[in-house]
Amino acid sequence: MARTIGIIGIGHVGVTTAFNLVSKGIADKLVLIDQKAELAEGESYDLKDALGGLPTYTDIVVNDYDALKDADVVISAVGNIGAISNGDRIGETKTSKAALDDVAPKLKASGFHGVLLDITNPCDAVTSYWQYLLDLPKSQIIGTGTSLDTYRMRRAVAETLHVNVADVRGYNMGEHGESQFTAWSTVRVNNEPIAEYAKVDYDQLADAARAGGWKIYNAKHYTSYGIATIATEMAQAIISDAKRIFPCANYDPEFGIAIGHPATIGKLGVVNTPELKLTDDERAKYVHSAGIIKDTLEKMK
Ligand SMILES: NC(=O)c1ccc[n+]([C@@H]2O[C@H](COP(=O)([O-])OP(=O)(O)OC[C@H]3O[C@@H](n4cnc5c(N)ncnc54)[C@H](O)[C@@H]3O)[C@@H](O)[C@H]2O)c1
Repeated sequence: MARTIGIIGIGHVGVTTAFNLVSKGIADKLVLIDQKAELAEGESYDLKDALGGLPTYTDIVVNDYDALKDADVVISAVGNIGAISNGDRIGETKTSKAALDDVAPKLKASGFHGVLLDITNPCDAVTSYWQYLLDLPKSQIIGTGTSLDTYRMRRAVAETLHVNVADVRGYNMGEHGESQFTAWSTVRVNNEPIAEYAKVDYDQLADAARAGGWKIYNAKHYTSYGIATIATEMAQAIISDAKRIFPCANYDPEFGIAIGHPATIGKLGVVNTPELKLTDDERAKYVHSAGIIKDTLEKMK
């Protein structure tokens, strides 16, 4: 069967993700949906122009919810990036809720039964709200969560220690927002625990990861390449049943919400969540994040 990915919300993030997916030939069929029908149509023509120079072919379909019925993955990039300008992703809560209240019934009616990957902010509360609205197992509804923050942490560590970013492992966890934290107990540099590898200023590095998005946002008023890359990696992991670990927003039964913590991702979403031995301080930060996400979710319900 054709590997099908849908993207709902073809703004900065949605279209960059679409271009990434088409360039890499990850899907046989890509369904683009936006309430601005003309925008989605225009972007589809631009993407179809690119097909002429690519070694792979993607069938691009526009504004057709029915085409999502057998989609392997639907990516939510709906939103209103202008609403975030108060310096906190929670500023988008009201507009994101309105978008989900509009989109979820249409997605349900399409018969969609694949994996929903949320990018829309505030990512953890919105992922939890998707879990509340859709009749799908919670394991099939995930968000990019702290995956992007993890990229940012790894970059900050790599630049400080003059190593390749690929040789920095470990995770940022909790809320994809101001209460996120770097779980330093998980971070390894050149395969050594960071504490043994070098002496670093942990707070400064964690702040660099947390502030990374705002640095970009303040300059161009949106972010796109980092998030589109992580969304593409996650979509590919799902579609190819890669069983790869991402620190994504996924359901934590202890708190009844989706929150950023490592999960193994495959064809049906979350396969399992590896056990982490967090320090007491890290655990307290995780619990703090969970409280913030829960409060935001309650405002959406
Ligand atoms: N999770 C992350 O790490 C991360 C990173 C970057 C951006 N984001 C989030 O991604 C979302 C998209 O960002 P952007 O810069 O592309 O925003 P944007 O404002 O450029 O685009 C959002 C698009 O969604 C569409 N939309 C809104 N409501 C809709 C509805 N009911 N049905 C169909 N389409 C609808 C809009 O028409 C618009 O084209 C935002 O919520 C943003 O905060 C998340």
